[in-house]
Amino acid sequence: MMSRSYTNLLDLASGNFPVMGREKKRLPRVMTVAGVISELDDDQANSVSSDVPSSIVQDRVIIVANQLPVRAKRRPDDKGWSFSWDEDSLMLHLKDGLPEDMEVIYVGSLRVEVDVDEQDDVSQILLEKFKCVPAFLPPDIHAKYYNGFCKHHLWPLFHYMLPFSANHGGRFDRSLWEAYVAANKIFSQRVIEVISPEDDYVWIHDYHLMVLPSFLRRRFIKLRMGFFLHSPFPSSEIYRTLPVREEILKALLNADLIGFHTFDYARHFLSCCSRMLGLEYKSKRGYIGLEYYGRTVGIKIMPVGIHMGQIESVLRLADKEWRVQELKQQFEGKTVLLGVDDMDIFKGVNLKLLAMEQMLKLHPKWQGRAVLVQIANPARGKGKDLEEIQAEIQASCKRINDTFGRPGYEPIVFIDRPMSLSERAAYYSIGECVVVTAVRDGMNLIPYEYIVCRQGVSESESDSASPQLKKSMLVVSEFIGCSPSLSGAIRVNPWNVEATAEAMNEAISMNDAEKQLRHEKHYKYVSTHDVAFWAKSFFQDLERTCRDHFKRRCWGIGLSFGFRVVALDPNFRKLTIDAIVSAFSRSKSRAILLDYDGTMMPQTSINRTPSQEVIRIINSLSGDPKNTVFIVSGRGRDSLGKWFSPCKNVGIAAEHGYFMRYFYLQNFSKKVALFQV
Ligand SMILES: O=P(O)(O)OC[C@H]1O[C@H](O[C@H]2O[C@H](CO)[C@@H](O)[C@H](O)[C@H]2O)[C@H](O)[C@@H](O)[C@@H]1O
Repeated sequence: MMSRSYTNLLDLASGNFPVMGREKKRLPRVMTVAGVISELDDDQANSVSSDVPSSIVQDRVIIVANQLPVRAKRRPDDKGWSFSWDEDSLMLHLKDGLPEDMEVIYVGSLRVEVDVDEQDDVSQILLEKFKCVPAFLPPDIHAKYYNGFCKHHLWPLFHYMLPFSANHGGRFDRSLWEAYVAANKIFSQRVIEVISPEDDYVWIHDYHLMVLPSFLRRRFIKLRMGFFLHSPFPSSEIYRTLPVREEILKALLNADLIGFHTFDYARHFLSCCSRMLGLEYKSKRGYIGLEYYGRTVGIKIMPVGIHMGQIESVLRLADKEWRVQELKQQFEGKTVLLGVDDMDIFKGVNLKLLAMEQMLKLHPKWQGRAVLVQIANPARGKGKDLEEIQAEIQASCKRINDTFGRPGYEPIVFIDRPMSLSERAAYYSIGECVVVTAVRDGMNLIPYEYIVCRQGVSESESDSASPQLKKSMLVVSEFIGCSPSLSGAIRVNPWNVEATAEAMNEAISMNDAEKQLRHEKHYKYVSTHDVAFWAKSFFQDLERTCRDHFKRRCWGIGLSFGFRVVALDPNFRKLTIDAIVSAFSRSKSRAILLDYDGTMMPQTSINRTPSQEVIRIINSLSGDPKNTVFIVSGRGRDSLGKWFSPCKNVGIAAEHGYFMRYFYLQNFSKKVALFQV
């Protein structure tokens, strides 16, 4: 029996979910030009074939992310909200890489909860002043979608944590998945309100919105749509434990281009598509494409970068705003190692503390001289495992400071509060080395930020007493996305505490000339591969992948997450019923090959036995001496033989032709020899 919640989910995925919250009328920027609707079957109702050229209106991109790049604050008088751009948002930064005349619209949620009766006004202001379209998720859906499915299922799994016990990660909970689907649908509704499908590109971001491509594709078959995953994509051995593994893969494949930070993440994704969906990929002149029902879904590998302009403008102010000199005094005579991490279970903060402890033990010369300043941004998730890690971190800090501390010296300085970029820049200026020991991280831009801050900007150089500041050192985990691009960093396996301790010692003991060389190399890379470079490269590939979209003949088929677009060569013509009937009547001898699932039985049917009506039709077809009728299926010979025992003149090719039976009284025989070369 299909559970109630499951049928609702099918409803959701097929676009029939009751609207939660207000439904507004769609406000397209230009009228959508109607395509030519081919004669359609019911399940092809979305098929639009259009040879209409793109409209003269300039291109526009709709960036969809879990969070809008705006900050919202309640006014002090409690009358409404005030909004400002979130200058730290990657979604805002990526604009720099898009074509100059391209209009950008954002769709996403706000970090604050807005009362239902304020939502219209808030939407209006955000659209007019920020070109932002807020997706308001009802609180219960938001909690289950974000804290539930995103943070308790996908986030741990994508960082290689399996839910072995209810407290760690969390066992799969279908209601959380349903909320995830419902939330993605709400995002899709906001996109649909503003989209002009023939002019707009849609660029979807991150693991929060992995099923959104399906909702949009169902609605707009030819929409030009890209997706970028900011988190890691795990090995197929991890991913395949996810009960909704196929749904998510199929939903992503409704995008035109799927992007990853590293080659490994893309490789894992391709293995999943091959192992779970049987899809092949091709690599041609540097482009990777997955063949999917006549469409080629592009795979893009390009790590994100930082926003040079933002960091440089902060650097011009850093000396004034944040008392770099004071910090210098505070840590005078000390060698500062620096850590900057979100408080998250995968950041390996405790492993870093253990490595520091080990370094002080193994290299006592650093006792009284080396300090690890660990900055921890507030946690974004919740849960027992996070509480455990926090307790461990606290205990380690205390133990290390009790053991090695002395008056005027604390080896660990733990700063547990959010820190602005300008304050971080002040810390970078005193940090001899940045240490990242995350056990998994999609990318991690802290090393990049550190390198650019250490380079400084020309104005501050003239103020600076010592131009030797242009050196930096990095100890980075080999399990994070930025690791392959930092060839001058000392790479460590953070689980190996002793090796990390040695790497930290090596980093701070290295001579200045070597540090400068490594810094120079890193700076060259980081400053040229910034966020604009990344966005430009992704967008160019998206344009290229979608170039012939409007020339192709496409049909949307399949239900729920099985929905996909079948793209055919422009010369392909669907046979009309009249043409089939006339050819049928004229022919003297006919071979009729019938598939089973999806032809004789609906694909989603729980009852697999053919109905009496099917049997009657087959018998009537095979009763005509001009017809040779075969059922061709991947199903086993036993079930097919049993189900079609009332059909005397029907042949069966079972298990994809491995077993053949010519008519009822004959036994099945193997056909292996036919395929042997
Ligand atoms: O905590 P969330 O709201 O679910 O967001 C997840 C994280 O998103 C951002 O990090 C991710 O993207 C970065 C840029 O591509 C990448 O460097 C990082 O490795 C990814 O995890 C955000 O910076 C984090 O604070 C969020 O936790």
